[in-house]
Amino acid sequence: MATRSVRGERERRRERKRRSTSRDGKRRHRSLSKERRSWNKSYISRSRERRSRSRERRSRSRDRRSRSRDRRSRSRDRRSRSRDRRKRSSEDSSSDKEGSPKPPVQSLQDETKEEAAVEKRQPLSLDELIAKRTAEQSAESKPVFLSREERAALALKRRAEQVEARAKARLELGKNKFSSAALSEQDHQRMNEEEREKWYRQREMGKDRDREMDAIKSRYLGGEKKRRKLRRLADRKFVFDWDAGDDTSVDFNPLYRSKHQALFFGRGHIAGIDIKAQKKEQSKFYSNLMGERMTDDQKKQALVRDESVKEKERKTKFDERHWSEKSLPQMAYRDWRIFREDYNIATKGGRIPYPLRSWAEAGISSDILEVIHSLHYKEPTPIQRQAIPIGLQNRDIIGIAETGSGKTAAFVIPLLTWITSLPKIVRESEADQGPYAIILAPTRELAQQIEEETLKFAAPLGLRTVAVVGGISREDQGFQLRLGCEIVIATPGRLIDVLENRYLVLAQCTYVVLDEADRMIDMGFEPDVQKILDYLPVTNQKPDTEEAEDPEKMKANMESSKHKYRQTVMFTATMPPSVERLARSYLRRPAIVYIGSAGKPTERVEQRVILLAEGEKRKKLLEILEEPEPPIIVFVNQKKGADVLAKSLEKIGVSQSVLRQQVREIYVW
Ligand SMILES: Nc1ncnc2c1ncn2[C@@H]1O[C@H](COP(=O)(O)OP(=O)(O)OP(=O)(O)O)[C@@H](O)[C@H]1O
Repeated sequence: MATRSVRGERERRRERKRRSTSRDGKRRHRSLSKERRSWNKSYISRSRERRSRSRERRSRSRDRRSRSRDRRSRSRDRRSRSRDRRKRSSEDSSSDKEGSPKPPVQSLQDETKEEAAVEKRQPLSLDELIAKRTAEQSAESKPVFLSREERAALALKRRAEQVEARAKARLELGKNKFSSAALSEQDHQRMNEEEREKWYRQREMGKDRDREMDAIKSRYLGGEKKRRKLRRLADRKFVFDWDAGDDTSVDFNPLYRSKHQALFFGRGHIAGIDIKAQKKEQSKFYSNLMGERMTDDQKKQALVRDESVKEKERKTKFDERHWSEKSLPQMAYRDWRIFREDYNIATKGGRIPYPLRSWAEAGISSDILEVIHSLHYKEPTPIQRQAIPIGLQNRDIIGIAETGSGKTAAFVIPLLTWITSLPKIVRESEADQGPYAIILAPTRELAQQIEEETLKFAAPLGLRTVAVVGGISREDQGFQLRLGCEIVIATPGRLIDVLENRYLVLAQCTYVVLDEADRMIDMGFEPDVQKILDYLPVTNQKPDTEEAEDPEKMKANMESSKHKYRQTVMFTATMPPSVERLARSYLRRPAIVYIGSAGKPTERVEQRVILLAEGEKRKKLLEILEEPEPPIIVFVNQKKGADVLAKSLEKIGVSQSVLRQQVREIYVW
């Protein structure tokens, strides 16, 4: 019964399989045409998979068979054991007669069951096996249809395998590359950007760590300091110099005793011997050689050539001789430049005439020249050299020069030249019209000094000067002015007073001098000066055009009549903006003459700079104070500082007085 049921079951399974195979076949057949193309592509891989699957199946059936074999052997064992048991029980029943022998019903039943199972698990017949094999082969040969899900799963599996393989390879590469010191070019190419960056970062970190370690070691363990290698002369392999006295040997060989002087042809020189001496030697050698080779004609030609060269040199030397060796017409532009440099004269503003080389070349009247000679003024001073020719052209001048440089003569000489050119009768008849010139000075002392200097020139020429300054009675001055004068020298305050009281008129004044203009403005005379200038007639003002710069036109105007253009001359030691402003408003196209340079300290003052610490200053000052003769002026930069210094000097017995101004403090001893 059991055998039948087993067979029935097997039949049913086979039937089911056949049916499912035929169904699959049909389905496969239907979809074959549709997916043939895609299958073709993956055909080889799938057939490979199929083959591997069949291989697996075969191995599984092999396993199954071996297991059934085992089972059979085990059942055989069991049967033999049950037989043994039965034998032993029969032996027991025969020996024990009291107990009735009971057949082992249970064991028998088991045996029959096992036999049925063995019968049931009998191997397939050869025909069946062949049929199964052919069915399997035919199934394998046909393309297998895979659903979309299956294909996706397969693709995913393949991708996962690929990724895993690549990761494994990268891991291997990473292990190798950090161990190798240098990477090959190929490796670099293979590494992607990220990896390379990571690698560099790690390498840098490694370097930093090494550096840090070195620093720590040197800090705490006293690392080795790299010493600069000094090159000592003693280290040299060969030292060539020795004392000649040390050499006691005698050269018997005449070759060494009378040594031959090596002579190199071309540019070769012997090291260690003065190159100039060598060159001299060489040129001598060559010239001798050439001289020996030259013919008589060549020698004559060479002589002529030498002579012409020497002549040229003589001519250039003559042309370039110093200006003092030249006459006026021989003076070239270059000479005038050198001349101005020699006297530290700088000029600005239009066509400025050449400076005076001597009084004789000044072009002034013989009367004035006589006066100059009588005063023993041998040479003009730099400001006179440049300002007099400009003044003689009737041009306005700004002169920047230090005190005591002879400014008075610089503006008086052109003025006297013009006044003396006017007829004496005219001068006397028009005396009530006022002076021809006014000279303004900031202080009474200065005005008197100028008067003194002017009188030196004016008195011999029969010209009258009057000083209008404070400290003298106004009436006396008025009386003198009424008598008539050509030149008035005044301080601004008193001149305004005299003008306002009608003691003086400026109807024919055409020459204005502002001496020490910077000081005048410093002392607050700017409004007074402007007021005085407003008293001057406007009719004789120069045009503010190019004409005022034109020397020819200005000179012609000066020589034409007594109603010449007004000429304004301003002298100053410095050129602050206030002076510039004044000059702009009252001067027309002035010629500017700098003697030295504006703002530069006077050459008669010696300046010394001593750099000291704050605490050493006082000690040094006391040392300095001992040297020069009093009075001494000490400038400090703060009022408070002046008081402190005054007290400390008083303590050590230095008599002093303190003068304080708004800006600076002055100590006078
Ligand atoms: N060419 C000269 N040769 C020799 N001495 C001269 C010459 N010119 C001027 N002096 C003399 O130099 C002195 C100073 O001259 P002057 O008073 O003209 O200078 P200054 O520049 O006007 O000085 P300050 O600014 O103090 O008025 C005078 O005694 C004068 O006689």
